[in-house]
Amino acid sequence: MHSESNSLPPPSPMYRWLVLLFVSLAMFGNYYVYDSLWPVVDLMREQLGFSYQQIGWLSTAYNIAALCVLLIGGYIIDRWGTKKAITFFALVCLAAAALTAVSSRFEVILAGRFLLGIGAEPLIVAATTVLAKWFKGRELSFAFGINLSISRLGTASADWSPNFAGPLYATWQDPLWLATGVACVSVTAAWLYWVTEKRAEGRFQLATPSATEKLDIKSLYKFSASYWYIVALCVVFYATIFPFRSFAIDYFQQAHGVTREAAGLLSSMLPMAAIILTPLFGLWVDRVGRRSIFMLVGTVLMLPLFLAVSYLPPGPLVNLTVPFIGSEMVPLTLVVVIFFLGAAFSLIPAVMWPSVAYIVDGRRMGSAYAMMTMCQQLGWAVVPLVVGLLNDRNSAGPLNPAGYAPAMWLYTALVAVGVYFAFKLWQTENGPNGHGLDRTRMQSPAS
Ligand SMILES: C[C@H](NC(=O)[C@@H](N)CCCCN)C(=O)O
Repeated sequence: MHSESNSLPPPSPMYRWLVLLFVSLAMFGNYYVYDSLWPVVDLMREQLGFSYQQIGWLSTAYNIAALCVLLIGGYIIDRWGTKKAITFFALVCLAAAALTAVSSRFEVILAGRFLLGIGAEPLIVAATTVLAKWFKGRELSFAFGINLSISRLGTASADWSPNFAGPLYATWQDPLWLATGVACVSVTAAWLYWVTEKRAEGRFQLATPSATEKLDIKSLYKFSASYWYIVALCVVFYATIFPFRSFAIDYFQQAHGVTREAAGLLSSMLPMAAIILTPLFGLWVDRVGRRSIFMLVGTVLMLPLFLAVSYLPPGPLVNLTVPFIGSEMVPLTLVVVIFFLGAAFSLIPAVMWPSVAYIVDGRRMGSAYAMMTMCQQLGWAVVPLVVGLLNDRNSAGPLNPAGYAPAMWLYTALVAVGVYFAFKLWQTENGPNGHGLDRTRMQSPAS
């Protein structure tokens, strides 16, 4: 990063919001490509003969790649600067999307998902760095909230694609070519960000991010117990929610007999809730504190949901409408369960990620976030493989919906572990070694 002269004025609002828009659109494409695979799971099983374990590997390949690249991603971003890095990683995502769509061979699709992990996770880190550079000392939390909402719109759009791009769903391949098209939006947005920042250089004073996002192994032993409880909660939370999402559309179709369009609408309730609620929860928590209690409430809320979806009667069919996208009849129980899961999917990330900034010294924030993201990838890598194995071993399918129940028990067990870590965090924060995470009025995050 270059240091800027102090005599320059701060970036004008127009430049800042343009940068936020372009970086968020790059993230939109990134999240769309990642989530474009899940609506074609049933087609891959029918048309390509893939097992659930193979689907699990398509999820895990992304995490293995991310684990490898996160170690050097921060270095590349610092070395090249965010303009080049974001554009490069967006191009990698585009190549990954095309590779996933181009061949019906499992190994090629697997390579596509691996390449996506190489491009997507450092792109997310680079986007965070850009926001810190442009919004530090201003509306940084709000900018993060907007960025995450637009990213989740990418996830929701992938879930909606069976509705708005229904004819493409005759084959497994065409929806993935559509995702390749959306990846072009990412590349274009990255390039527009490059042009915008280039024009701003020399005119405005931009914050120089500290040596963020680099993993400094030596400093890790100094992190407090509260930090590790948050990391543990992060691991089990994402090891539950992301694998559940990966299999959800197929699960709703096979176990609950709904159409792919209805399953997509149901699944999209998770990111839709997050788009609206994440920034609102962020504002609320900033006002009232009680961060560890919110995390505990979020995990307790999740605890009964996976068993409810397996064992409660489906209830009457109700109309689920997403304006401009579609309208489908779906069982009431699924709507209620996914609504509460969406609330937890909004609440926990809105509180968990910013909490780290309150308990870790500013100089070690990059290492703290890098460590948390790497641990997140580990848990998230393992669970889809186990879920795939459980589904295959239990012959899960439309003729045997009970075969999906062991996976639901696994999610429930993971959430129970999450409740334990959230409780330990609450206990620690309310004891002599607390950092004031639950206090109403707090100092600003360590900087
Ligand atoms: C903020 C958080 N982001 C992540 O966890 C990323 N490391 C991976 C996101 C991948 C989704 N396509 C989140 O999304 O909650």
